[in-house]
Amino acid sequence: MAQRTHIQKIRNIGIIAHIDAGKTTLTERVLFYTGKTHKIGEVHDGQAVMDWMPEEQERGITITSAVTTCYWREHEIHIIDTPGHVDFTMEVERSLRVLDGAVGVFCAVGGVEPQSETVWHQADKYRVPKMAFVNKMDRLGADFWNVVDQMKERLGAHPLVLTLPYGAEEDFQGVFDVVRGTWIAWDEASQGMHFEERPVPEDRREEVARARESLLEALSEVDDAILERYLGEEEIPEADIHAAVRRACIGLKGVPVFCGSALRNKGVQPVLDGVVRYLPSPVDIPPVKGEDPKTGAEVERPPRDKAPLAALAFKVQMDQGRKLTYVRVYSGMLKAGGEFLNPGKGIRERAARLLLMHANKRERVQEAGAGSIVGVMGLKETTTGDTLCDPEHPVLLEPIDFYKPVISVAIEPKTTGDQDKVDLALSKLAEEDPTFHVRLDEDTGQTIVSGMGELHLEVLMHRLVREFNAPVNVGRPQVVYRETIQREARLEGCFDKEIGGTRQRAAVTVRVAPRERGAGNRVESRLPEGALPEGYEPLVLEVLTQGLDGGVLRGYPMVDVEVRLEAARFEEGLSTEIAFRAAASVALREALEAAGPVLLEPVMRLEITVPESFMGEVIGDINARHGKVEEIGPRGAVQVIRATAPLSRLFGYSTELRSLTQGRGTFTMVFSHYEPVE
Ligand SMILES: Nc1nc2c(ncn2[C@@H]2O[C@H](COP(=O)(O)OP(=O)(O)OP(=O)(O)O)[C@@H](O)[C@H]2O)c(=O)[nH]1
Repeated sequence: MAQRTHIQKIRNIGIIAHIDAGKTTLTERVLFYTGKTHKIGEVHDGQAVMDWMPEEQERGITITSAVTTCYWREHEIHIIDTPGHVDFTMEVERSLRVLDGAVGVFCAVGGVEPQSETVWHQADKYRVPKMAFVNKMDRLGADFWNVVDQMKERLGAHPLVLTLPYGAEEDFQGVFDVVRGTWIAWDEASQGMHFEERPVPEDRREEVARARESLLEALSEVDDAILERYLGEEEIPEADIHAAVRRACIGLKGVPVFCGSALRNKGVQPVLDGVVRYLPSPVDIPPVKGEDPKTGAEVERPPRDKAPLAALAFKVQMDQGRKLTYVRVYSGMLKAGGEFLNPGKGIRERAARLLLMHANKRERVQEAGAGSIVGVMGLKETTTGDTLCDPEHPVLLEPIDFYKPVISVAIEPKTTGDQDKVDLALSKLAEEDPTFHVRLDEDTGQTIVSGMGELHLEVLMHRLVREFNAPVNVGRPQVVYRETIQREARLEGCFDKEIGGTRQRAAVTVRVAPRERGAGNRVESRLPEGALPEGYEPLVLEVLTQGLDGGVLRGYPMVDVEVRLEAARFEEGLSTEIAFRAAASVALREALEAAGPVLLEPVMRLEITVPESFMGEVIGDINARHGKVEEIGPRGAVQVIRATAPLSRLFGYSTELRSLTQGRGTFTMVFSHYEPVE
């Protein structure tokens, strides 16, 4: 593309789905029809273009979010791949932060599964406009209207049905375009690349006319302009219907619904038309907000090339040994060779190259304007969640909300002598994934890795073998605890010693207090102006901040604690930096010990789907695991149990649930909150 695409013709979208709904297959078809790949890759023969990591091909699930650019009807579409497995919820969240619209894929047989619900609600949280594609209309048991009903019931969505299936299962013959009142038939020989519009067969006309009526009715409920004309029985032109669907979709009042079979190459192009017609461009969403790093005042950055640069790094990937950082440009222009500020880290960075990532090739571009998403080579220290901005107009965008790791295991190289190789590989993986942490346990000398769940760690350990040829032995998983305090305490810590023949003395008074659960830590100074010589106060605050990394009970990180530096005694000639560091550390430790420290453990939120006949066993088992059942309700033919339980009691739960329910139970599990250990 020689010329840059106009911002109103850019779409940043994600495809969100439950595992196996057909997200990869749909994406493959999209890339094929938009002309970017020449062969359709099948997920399970190891050819899929999006799922490029061997790990994903083996498991058949999509884990990382790669960005892929394609073009449809003069629009530039960036597809941000999102994972379907809840252990990777964090990947979904960070994708949701940078996309402007989403397509939810549902299986016409399985319908709205619990995991799709989780992701859909996450998208609601970020106010992302959505469309839906009901896939697998060719499968035995496919039921389009059932899925539409489930979207209302379970997702609280207001469906706007735009294509209807013509037939189902083996007899699925394409779709009816509800707005135009036509039948779209795909040509099989061209793998669905070609299609034609035909008249609706006589025996289906009434059904299509009824669907058009229902669409107008559904639009009238959310759009006054349509309501008036609908009640006045006016003929509403196609363009006006599309405009109303677009208003409803962007205003989060309606969800355009399409159907088809990605595998059978039917129904995909109308979805692409929908992306272009109904989903927002970067100018249709509210301007990004951030804060001025100096004053803390809230600032907005408009989606315009001429405004100062504001961009968010949302993903780091190692690419042939080099760092590739995916960046969403909200405002201004990112230029190849350009220098800009990373205000969070207080450093300058330079973009060596800008790349538009297509599924099977990359295209070097010289600039990326407001609204676009690019891969950047050459950023040294920028990590996921960092802002990049114009040094003259600094802004700090809200960082991505990371989940804290809740589970850890000790690992060691399988082959002695491989330690360096393993360490290097681990540090690369940790750089890509902010929820994967690596540390050395100083007492045992073991390497401890932590992450979001058993599967998360399992996948990363497989990658060690496949990508780095660095196999490891893995210990038993352990829960990552936290510590906090239950009451307030105020204490003076003193340091008074002779070091190398010189007397060193300082005293620091610290007050600690519990904060609300989930509020995080806060360290602040209440020292009067001039209480300490220049440079000492930041030093003391740094010691206090770092001191919270390891708690006083068992060395786990402290959370939800407020620390105030209230007083400091400085004596000329005696009070060195070392003395102040030591005094601050003593003061904090003693104050925390006096403030009733407790150990906290992660509690998970479970949603378990089981046939009625297994309810008794499953609930009994949850109780045995110290879990609390919060809600039970029917969903179609099965029962859904919502519960919470400590993670420490949930290891191996998937195996247990399978054996309790003869393989028929499924569940999702996400971190809920921390609770004091009983
Ligand atoms: N019958 C039928 N099968 C389909 C259709 N689309 C996808 N499939 C099959 O469903 C399975 C899952 O498809 P994927 O595209 O891998 O699904 P996904 O949602 O990407 O799954 P994850 O990558 O695991 O999240 C594969 O075996 C596909 O061949 C369809 O339209 N009809």
